[in-house]
Amino acid sequence: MASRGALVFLQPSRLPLDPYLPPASTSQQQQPPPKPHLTLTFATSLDSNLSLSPGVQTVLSGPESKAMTHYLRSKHDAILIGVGTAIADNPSLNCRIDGVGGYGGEGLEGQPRPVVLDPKGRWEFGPESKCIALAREERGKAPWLIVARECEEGKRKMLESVGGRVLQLPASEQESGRYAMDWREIMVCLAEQGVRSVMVEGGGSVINELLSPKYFDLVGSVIVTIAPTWLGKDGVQVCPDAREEGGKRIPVSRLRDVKWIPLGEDVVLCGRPNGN
Ligand SMILES: NC(=O)C1=CN([C@@H]2O[C@H](COP(=O)(O)OP(=O)(O)OC[C@H]3O[C@@H](n4cnc5c(N)ncnc54)[C@H](OP(=O)(O)O)[C@@H]3O)[C@@H](O)[C@H]2O)C=CC1
Ligand SMILES: Nc1nc(O)c(N)c(N[C@@H]2O[C@H](COP(=O)(O)O)[C@@H](O)[C@H]2O)n1
Repeated sequence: MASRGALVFLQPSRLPLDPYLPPASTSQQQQPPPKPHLTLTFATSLDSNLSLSPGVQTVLSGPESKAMTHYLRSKHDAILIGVGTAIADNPSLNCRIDGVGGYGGEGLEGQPRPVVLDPKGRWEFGPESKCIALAREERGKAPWLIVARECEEGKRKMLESVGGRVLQLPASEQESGRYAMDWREIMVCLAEQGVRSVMVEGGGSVINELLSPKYFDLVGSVIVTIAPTWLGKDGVQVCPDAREEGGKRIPVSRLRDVKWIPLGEDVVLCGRPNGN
């Protein structure tokens, strides 16, 4: 019997996903690879929306694909989200598959490390934030915060008190006032912390950046849950900036080795960027 609150994702459903997961060797090697295996994974509507509007959490995955997402979480060292998602969703960012640590398993075995990309320190977390509370209860790992500026002392202490960490990275200040980090530097930083695989869940800005030609080569695999619903205009859209070559529009990016897996009422699209 599954432990309390745990999700079940059985072996026959796991098998078709396995070729898109980080290589098993990445969790056994002595030396971490120079950059982690990056799996880009999210749930979208038929009109390519992640949520009804910015700042709003929207349930798209059905129970079967939700269990799949948690299986994927169990296979990665870290889960990364942008601060927009942390603020909108107050996410748990742990793995609730039956048998992992905190859900019938030992210690924190199988729990990924939550990582929040928050250059300006906008995320106002506290002891009641789900992922902080879960870390305290030993049902998830404590989050790491990637910042561009010095982190407030109170926030740093709160994170460190549950086993979290603040990582400061260089960023270029844009005219918009945004502090932009280079995704290659983010990946190198995670590798230096011993992270061998990272599952990037969103939100819109993060996904659209990684789908752009500048960064698509960093992506090892893409696993998208497509739910049979339309959310309508003004949602948070997966739609990277358009691309031109010789004055003509061309596709931005494309997957190969594609597999479509029906799961409950959803379908899961797996693929790899060209060349990866
Ligand atoms: N359906 C799904 O699977 C998912 C849905 N969502 C939804 O997505 C929405 C949130 O998406 P969105 O608003 O786009 O926010 P994001 O979660 O994508 O966070 C965006 C912010 O992250 C920071 N950031 C992103 N890229 C960089 C970079 N290269 N360097 C430095 N900082 C960076 C910036 O912070 P700053 O502004 O401080 O500079 C940016 O504004 C929510 O509604 C959430 O519910 C989220 C995840 C999955
Ligand atoms: N796979 C998936 N399906 C959906 O319908 C979603 N809304 C999301 N969102 C992502 O999952 C995070 C919430 O996770 P917890 O259950 O709180 O652990 C959220 O922050 C998004 O990253 N994903």
